[in-house]
Amino acid sequence: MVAAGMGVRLGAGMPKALVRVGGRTLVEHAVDRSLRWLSSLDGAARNEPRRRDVSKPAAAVVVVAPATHLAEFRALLPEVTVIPGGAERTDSVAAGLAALPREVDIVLVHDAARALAPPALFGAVAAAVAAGADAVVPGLPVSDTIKQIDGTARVVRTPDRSSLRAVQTPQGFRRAALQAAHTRGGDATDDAMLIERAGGTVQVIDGDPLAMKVTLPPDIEAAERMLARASGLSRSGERRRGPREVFGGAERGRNFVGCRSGGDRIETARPTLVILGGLPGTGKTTLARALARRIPLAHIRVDTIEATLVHTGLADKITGPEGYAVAFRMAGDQLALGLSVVADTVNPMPETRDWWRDVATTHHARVVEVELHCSDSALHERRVGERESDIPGLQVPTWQHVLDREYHPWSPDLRLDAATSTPDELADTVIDWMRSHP
Ligand SMILES: Nc1ccn([C@@H]2O[C@H](COP(=O)(O)OP(=O)(O)OP(=O)(O)O)[C@@H](O)[C@H]2O)c(=O)n1
Ligand SMILES: C[C@](O)(CO)[C@H](O)COP(=O)(O)O
Repeated sequence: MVAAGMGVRLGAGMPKALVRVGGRTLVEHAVDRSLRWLSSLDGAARNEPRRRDVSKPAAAVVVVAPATHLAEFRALLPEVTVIPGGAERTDSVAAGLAALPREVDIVLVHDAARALAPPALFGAVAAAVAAGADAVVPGLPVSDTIKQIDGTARVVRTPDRSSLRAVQTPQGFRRAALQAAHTRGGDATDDAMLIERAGGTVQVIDGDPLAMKVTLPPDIEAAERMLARASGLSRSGERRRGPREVFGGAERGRNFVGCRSGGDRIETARPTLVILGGLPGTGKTTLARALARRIPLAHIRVDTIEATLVHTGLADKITGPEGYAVAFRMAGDQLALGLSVVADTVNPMPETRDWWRDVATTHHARVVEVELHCSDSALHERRVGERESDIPGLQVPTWQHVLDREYHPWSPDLRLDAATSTPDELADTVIDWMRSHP
């Protein structure tokens, strides 16, 4: 998946693959669709090369990203390999080829810029290569009359339109043929050209309008519209149901994503609500921040809300769930935008846990409940004692306060021990859980 271009023509001031459509970056859309295709092959979406076995082919997704933004891409795409690209698209493809596992013998080269290319298109291209072609490209008939011109812009030829195809990606190849063509090298705007130049045969199959390339600013709007249509959304708000689809908020007309005058609602990818609870001093905020460094998450911290209410004089002291009530609304706003959230609260009672789950249900978000505890009470006490207020107005609790706090046992998805793992290790555990519970 080549994603190392800078998107000069789009002019977004960032690499094009990081531009968002429907709340997600282009590269996330593209990777998601490729993984969905792989998982449809044999239920194996994991990015693990397999041993040679006719029924279970080796499979891996390699994303080629700008060398300047590797950390950002890696944080967005924890489930695939991310490597640095080169100056030209062909350099990036060559880098990707070199990084593929040895067992892989059919290669699909895909532009992250064609982010909405559907999983079925990957399947059709791969099947045509598996059926014997050296190279396969998806293409659509052209609707304009195309002129070939000379250096003075004079028309030298008008090719028969019915024989023309505008080609897309993913383009599929026998690995050996593609590698040989790249070794010969030369300028090319797509990889099939390298095969043609080497005398190989390139087969065109039907392309898909969804595989349009985001190149210029209006293409973003077109992609937004296509995404909404492909998700089966209609003006009436009806939608085709799918496991990864989510539909705005619960309060009609208020929280839906991208509400327009005509009532259109734009679908976003299914967000996740990480409900992170535990007694004060167990390191919830540190873990929330470690998570947010790895994957895109809004961090909603009840301490910030409660301390601010007191600090600004809006409340004398916090006696009830007022901070939680604000946090639920804020989390709901993020989830409605398709953004994932880590809710950082003590979350002590069955009621608060139910309310958090309700927020997720309302916004059709995936939930992971995580409880952080500290099995070493001396260490816990020391951490509570050393804790300093990092929010204006925040009164850090004493150890006695922690011991006296009402806190009911619960059965979260993950119970993590802050005494035995670092925050980064804990964050990895949460991400692993999320990966294995798509
Ligand atoms: N050195 C490059 C140049 C392009 N690409 C990738 O090739 C695909 C098609 O390229 P294009 O649409 O031209 O993207 P950009 O090069 O980013 O666009 P521009 O030419 O406007 O800068 C994109 O997914 C792009 O990220 C790449 O991996 N490495
Ligand atoms: C590979 C490609 O998408 C096929 O149409 C196209 O040639 C890429 O061109 P770009 O100028 O690098 O966007």
